[in-house]
Amino acid sequence: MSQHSQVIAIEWRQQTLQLLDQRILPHQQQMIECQTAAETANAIREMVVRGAPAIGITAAYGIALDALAGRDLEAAYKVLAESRPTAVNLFWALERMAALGTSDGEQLLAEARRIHAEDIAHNLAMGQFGAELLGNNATVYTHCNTGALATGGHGTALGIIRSAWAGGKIKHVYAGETRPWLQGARLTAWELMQDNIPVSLVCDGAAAQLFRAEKPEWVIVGADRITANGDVANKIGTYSLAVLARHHGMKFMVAAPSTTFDLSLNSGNDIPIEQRPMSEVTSLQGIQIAPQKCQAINPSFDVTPAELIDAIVTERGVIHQPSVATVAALLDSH
Ligand SMILES: CSC[C@H]1O[C@H](OP(=O)(O)O)[C@H](O)[C@@H]1O
Repeated sequence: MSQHSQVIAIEWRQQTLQLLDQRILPHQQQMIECQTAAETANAIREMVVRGAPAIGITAAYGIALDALAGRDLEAAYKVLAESRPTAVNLFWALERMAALGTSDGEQLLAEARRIHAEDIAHNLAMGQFGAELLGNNATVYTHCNTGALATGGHGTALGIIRSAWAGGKIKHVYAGETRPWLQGARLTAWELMQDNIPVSLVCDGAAAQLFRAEKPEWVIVGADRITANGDVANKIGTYSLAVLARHHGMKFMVAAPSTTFDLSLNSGNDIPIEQRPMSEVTSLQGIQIAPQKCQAINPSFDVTPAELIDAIVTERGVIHQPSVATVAALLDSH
């Protein structure tokens, strides 16, 4: 059973960057072509491509686009860094590209390809580490989308689910719809059905009742930024799932490559939380659902404190009971 999903969200083709337009999945599959860093930044901001690792990989290719065309790279770094504020993978990728200290397009393209390939390898490693934490015949709950669409391939939380499925350990997956952008309903359900993994879609508001009635073994989610003490920023709704899981005696797992850690921040209080347009809440795919001029708040992420997290799975291994000490022990040991 292949562990690699066939879904390809990011592709370098004929000196251009091709992105699967995630705004119109699952009913339309259409690639968007980016020829400049500015176009790439716009694609990230508009969520043509989304997902912390995928954003970093995409930004790296955006730098290569401008380098190959001989454009000013200072402007390229700036416009990409300003595209979305929360996923630290974006800034990690840009800093890694800049650290090459060159404007040579071929060298920068080669580095972007390495970042892409390494992410897939990291996801496969995480998949194995995470799958080992699951019991046999596990029922799990996941939130947002953390699959091949959110990464270079295979996925983080969804990569663990894929690897556990390949090992015959998954009985059923519950996927939270994840309002307002519906990454769960439109992307995770689609990816899992493509892989014939049994999935049931869950309204975000139904999670509590499901936890009380079914008590899934694990909640498994991704991350956009993890601070030195193990606090985790992830898609809005993650924090409430962590509180619910603890209340119902369920275990809570975060899957993220080491590139998602930001050790310069002491706690989740310091993580910049993206505020997105009100229209994403008051309308749905262009159809107004709230009264005209209705006000709304739309924080795109929330912060789950480390004490509510049982395990953070990385490509380097598992951080059990995350804290300053256990985060440092894992990250400093490699
Ligand atoms: C594999 S990390 C994916 C991470 O990114 C998502 O946010 P967005 O869809 O807004 O980019 C969400 O927080 C996922 O957990």
